[in-house]
Amino acid sequence: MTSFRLRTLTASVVAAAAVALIAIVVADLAYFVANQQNPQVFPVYSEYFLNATLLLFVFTAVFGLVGAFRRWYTALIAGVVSAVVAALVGTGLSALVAGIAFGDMIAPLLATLMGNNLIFVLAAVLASVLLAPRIHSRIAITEQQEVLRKKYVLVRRPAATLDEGIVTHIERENIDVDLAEEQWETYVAALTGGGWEPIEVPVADDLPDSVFVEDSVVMFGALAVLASPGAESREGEIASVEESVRALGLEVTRIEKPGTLDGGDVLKVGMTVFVGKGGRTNAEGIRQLRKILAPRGYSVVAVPVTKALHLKSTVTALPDGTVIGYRPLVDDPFVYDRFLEMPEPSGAHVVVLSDDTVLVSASAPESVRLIEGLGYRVIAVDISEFEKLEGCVTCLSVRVR
Ligand SMILES: CN(C)C(=N)NCCC[C@H](N)C(=O)O
Repeated sequence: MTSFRLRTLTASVVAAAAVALIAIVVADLAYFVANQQNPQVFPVYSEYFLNATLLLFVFTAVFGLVGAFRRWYTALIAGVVSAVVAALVGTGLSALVAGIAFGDMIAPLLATLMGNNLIFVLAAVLASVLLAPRIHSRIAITEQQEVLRKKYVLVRRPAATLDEGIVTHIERENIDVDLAEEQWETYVAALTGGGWEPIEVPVADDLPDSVFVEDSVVMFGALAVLASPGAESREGEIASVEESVRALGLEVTRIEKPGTLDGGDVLKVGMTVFVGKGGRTNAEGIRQLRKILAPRGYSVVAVPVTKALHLKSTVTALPDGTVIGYRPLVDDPFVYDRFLEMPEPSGAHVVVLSDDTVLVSASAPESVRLIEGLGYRVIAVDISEFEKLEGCVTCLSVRVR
């Protein structure tokens, strides 16, 4: 079990224990007060509520594990279901043990929801809505910080069928698959050297473009948004990427059809998310992404992409937020606050390794010099075989950040 899953389990167990404890204590206290503060009610009612309390603990923990405490309304549903079922089953079990026939107990059992079990159920529901989400998110936030601190980067080894990958805007050229494999190793080593820990999504030889893992998922902190590929032949790439991000303990959501969105069309600059609308990403995909991100404080800005495959084929951003691009491929440079023109097409692509270091393609020597001149450390890698398939340095990885 990963430390993230262990933490989710801990969060759910702690939240469930708090809900169960509050329910039984409040119910006991209510009977204590109702019986002229007679302390003898404590053992009697504690025994009465024991089964229900244990069941409430288990149900609440299970709801916590499936993420019910992330939204107030799912917490409410979890609270009502757990409390009512726990109260009915718990009281019913005690009645069965006392020798009451099942048929005879149904009506009286239901009546307990408005009688003996009422305070227990109300206390459990209130604790599930008001307290459990707070406890859960306190622990979950620590989990998110941990996943971000680790600096994971997703990568996917090139498929044996790489040379069958899609080509749209350039002439098809022969691909040396062995050389591609070597270049990929060097690229991953550069990420590792830059302080990122690679997580390998299993290789998929039947999916020629799967090495371009950037297109399958977009990361917003510890939230992974699974893409909805604009190219049919790439749809099979998502399932195993989903498994990998889930294994990291990330929160996962997805863009659904008829929406399409490729990760290569998404450029984050601070809290602004530029999304390219073009051959692979449609308006519905952008609308869904906006809906996912708005509550998290991001603003999604749609920009046209008509001259290249993806938005990030045309522009990326330096660590200081300056958007860099190769002007002939950029539809409208004025949508960006600061735009800097690069002398070569592949010079428009950087992977930010840290505040002062970027990874760039070796096919853009003039751009490398230009970026170095801005005070950045530049690591250049040869990715010629991937460039023949309209790939670039960003396409080969997804940083969890
Ligand atoms: C920023 N870019 C360009 C990407 N993220 N992806 C490149 C995918 C290339 C692949 N042959 C295709 O056509 O899908």
